[in-house]
Amino acid sequence: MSLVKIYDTTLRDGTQAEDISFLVEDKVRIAHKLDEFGVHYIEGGWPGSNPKDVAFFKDIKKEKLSQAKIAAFGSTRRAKITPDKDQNIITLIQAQPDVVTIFGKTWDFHVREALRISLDENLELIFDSLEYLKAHAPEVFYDAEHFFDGYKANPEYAIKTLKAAEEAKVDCIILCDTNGGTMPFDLADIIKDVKKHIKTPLGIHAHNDSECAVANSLMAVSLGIVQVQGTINGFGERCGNANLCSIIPAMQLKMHKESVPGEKLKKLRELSRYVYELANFSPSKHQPYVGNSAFAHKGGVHVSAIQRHPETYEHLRPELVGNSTRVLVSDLSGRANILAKAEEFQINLDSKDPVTLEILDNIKEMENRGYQFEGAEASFELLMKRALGTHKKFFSVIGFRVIDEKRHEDQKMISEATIMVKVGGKVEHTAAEGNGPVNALDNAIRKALEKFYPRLKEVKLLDYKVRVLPAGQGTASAIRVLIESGDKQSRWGTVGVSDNIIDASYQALIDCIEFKLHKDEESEASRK
Ligand SMILES: CC(=O)SCCNC(=O)CCNC(=O)[C@H](O)C(C)(C)COP(=O)(O)OP(=O)(O)OC[C@H]1O[C@@H](n2cnc3c(N)ncnc32)[C@H](O)[C@@H]1OP(=O)(O)O
Ligand SMILES: CC(=O)C(=O)O
Repeated sequence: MSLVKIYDTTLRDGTQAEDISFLVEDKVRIAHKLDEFGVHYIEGGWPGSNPKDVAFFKDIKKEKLSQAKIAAFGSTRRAKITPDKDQNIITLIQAQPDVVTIFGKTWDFHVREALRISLDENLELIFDSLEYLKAHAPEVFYDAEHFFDGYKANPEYAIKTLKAAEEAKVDCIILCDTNGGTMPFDLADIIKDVKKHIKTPLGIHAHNDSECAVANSLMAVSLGIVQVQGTINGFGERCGNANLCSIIPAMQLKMHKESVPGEKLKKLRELSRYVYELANFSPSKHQPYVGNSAFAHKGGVHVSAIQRHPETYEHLRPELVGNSTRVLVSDLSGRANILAKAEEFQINLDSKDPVTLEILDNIKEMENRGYQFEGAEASFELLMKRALGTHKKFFSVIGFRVIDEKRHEDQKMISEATIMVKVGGKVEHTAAEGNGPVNALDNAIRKALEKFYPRLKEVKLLDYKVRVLPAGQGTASAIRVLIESGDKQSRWGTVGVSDNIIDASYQALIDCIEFKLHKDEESEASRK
């Protein structure tokens, strides 16, 4: 296997994405995670840009990384001054990184319009900035900004800019598809030509504006490029950068190119989620390789086939990238989905058992009314238990009332709920307030039941989604409420549907509590 080095720019180009800003401490934590994963280079930021990036380079010096090199980013010098007087270049050296990477212009249009200098002067900027940095930094990379657009406009000049970098003896020249508009077939032709003129090792840095960043990076790798730049989860300016969470497994598992150590690939999903968490973003469900849906099967035909052989509908084993197969239950299910789910919940079912068909019919009928079990596996498990007669009634709700009130036009709305429950022979009547009617109802249900089941205090409501479903002819719209809850051990989803939002929320809340009580009782029984 030949080695392709991974240059991660999540902490620099990733932060150029709308809504992403990492604290210095977060940047240091992500750097550790990338280092553990086996990334070769971590671009920490642009020290000439802001004090936070200066602080990162200071702080990371105190940390012990196992193998990754830290890179600082900047640009070629300004026109009319020498590199030793250029503040941006001075700060790059002062940051004392293992690698300095600077970008320069390769597109004649940019030289004229953005820098407003002559084409020859730009060649001087590139050469003497890099030559100076080579004398002051252990390793120097050159990002040829807009290389593919520059080549398309003026190939001779674009190659001249690379030659200026080569003469300065840089360690790697990275061809950048900065505007992200290059197609993989054009990129391949251009790289083949570059290789005729340039002997310095080449890298690729692709943006995703035409959804080709991963394809372009892989194409470049297939043509012998030795460094791939990208970000975790594809974060980056505009539509993002090349997504390393797709590039790394594709290179290792499909192209047999080594990048990070093979055993680290199993940590890919964990790395992806870690970066989402620190970026304060919800993970993308449908992200290839690492997303929750990447190996989730919904169609009955698919589920039946993967149970016979997973490769029928999976392009690789999900465990290789730290993910797992999931079976979804919906109105597109067949018996195979129900049986797979039953197995997951350790419930014994047989495909010939009439209960299997009863559950299947029930689901299809309920989905027709607006229920959705894909995100509500806890409600589905309770449904199976009810059909099998293994459902335990821990409590019953005698009734509840929710009041929304505005006592004065200047005052905030007040929500209050009262509920009457029966546990064993005891009736409990409680009231609670909340910052909305559903919150008040949730508080009242728990307050009433916590007395009997203290472990309900551990349950947290993590997410609440309401969807108004399209009305049928002559009927009112139905409302679907999906609730995600969790305790210290796990998270679970429940669903409720009604033409009344409080009733839909009530159903989902009751399922949430019932699921927790079943779960705790079962885990206690298995410990005994
Ligand atoms: C393709 C990329 O992703 S490159 C990275 C882009 N990232 C960023 O821009 C984030 C960090 N940037 C910053 O903090 C600021 O833009 C700074 C500190 C770098 C510069 O700020 P300012 O001095 O106020 O300049 P401003 O941002 O308005 O304009 C950019 C300047 O850089 C110059 N410039 C742009 N590219 C280059 C280059 N390759 N070499 C030299 N100068 C360059 C422009 O000509 C312009 O200078 P001028 O206004 O003196 O003509
Ligand atoms: C260098 C860089 O970030 C780009 O060209 O996109």
